Amino acid sequence: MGILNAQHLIKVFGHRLSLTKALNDFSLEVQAGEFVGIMGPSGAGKSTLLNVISTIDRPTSGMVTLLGQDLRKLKGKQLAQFRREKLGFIFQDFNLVDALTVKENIALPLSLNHQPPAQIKQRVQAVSQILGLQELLTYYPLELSVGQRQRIAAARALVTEPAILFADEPTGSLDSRAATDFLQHLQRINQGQISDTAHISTPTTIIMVTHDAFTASFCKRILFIKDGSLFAELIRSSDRQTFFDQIIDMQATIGGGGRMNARQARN
Ligand SMILES: Nc1ncnc2c1ncn2[C@@H]1O[C@H](COP(=O)(O)OP(=O)(O)OP(=O)(O)O)[C@@H](O)[C@H]1O
Repeated sequence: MGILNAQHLIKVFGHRLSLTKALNDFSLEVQAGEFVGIMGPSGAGKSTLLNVISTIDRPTSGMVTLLGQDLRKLKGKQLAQFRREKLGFIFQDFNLVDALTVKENIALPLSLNHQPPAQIKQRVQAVSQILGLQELLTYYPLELSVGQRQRIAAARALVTEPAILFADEPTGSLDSRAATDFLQHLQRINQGQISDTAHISTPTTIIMVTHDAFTASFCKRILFIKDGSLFAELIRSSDRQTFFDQIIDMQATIGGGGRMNARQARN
C-alpha cells in the first residue's frame, strides 16, 4: 500500500437548496518518494482534494489512509498531533510570523512541540542549509524577497522532517526566477538531495496543487481534475520541457489555462 490511499472521495459543500459537489468519487494512491501535481481548471476541486487528503478537511464520504493511518479514526488532539509531527504544509501566502526572525520562524513547529534546544538548533541548521538560508537567519521576513520568504516557509514545513509535504499554489506569489529557484529546491528535497554531492537522509514525498504548467513540470506525475473527478493523468518520462508541452496540451484539452508560455518556461 502507498503512503497515501484515498478511495471514493465525495465532498459536498452548502445546504439543501444550493449544493456544490467539489469532489465526485475521486480515488488516488501515492507511493513514498513521489512528486505529484494536482491540476485542473478553476473550481475543479484541487484545493478541496488537497485539504481532504491532508487532514485539513473531512470528506462527506469516502476514506483516506495516510501513512497507514485511517484518518476517520483521528480526532481532536490526536489529529493535531499527527498533523504536526508527520505532515508539512506550504501555502501561497507563506503564513510567516513577521515579528519573529527567520531562525525563529523556522524553529516554530519544534518550539511549540517543546523539543530540546540542541535538537532545534541542529534541525534549523540542517534545513537552512538545504534551502540556502544560512545567511538570512537573523533577518525578519519583511526584510527579504518573496522568493526568500517562500523558502523560509518551506524550511519551517520541513524542520519537523515530515514524511509528506503538501503544497497549495506554492509559486503563486513568485516571479518566474524565484519560482524556478524554489522548485529546484523542492525537487532536491523530493530526491533527498541537498546539492549535487550531499544527501539528506530520506526523500520527502510531495503533493502539490498548481494551475501553472511551468510549476507542474517539476513533478513526476500529474493528476488532472475536472468537476471533482479524475480527468487524466500524465507521467513524466523524459525531459522537463517535453513534460511542460504535454501539460500545456492537456490544459487545452481540459479547458482552463496556464499562466506562462513555453518561452518563459525555457528561461
Ligand atoms: N468552503 C466552501 N463552501 C462552499 N463551497 C466551496 C467551499 N470550498 C470550495 N467550494 C466550492 O467547491 C468547488 C471546488 O473548489 P476548490 O477551491 O477546491 O477548487 P480549485 O480547483 O482549487 O479552484 P481554484 O483553482 O480557483 O483555487 C468550487 O465550486 C468552490 O466554489
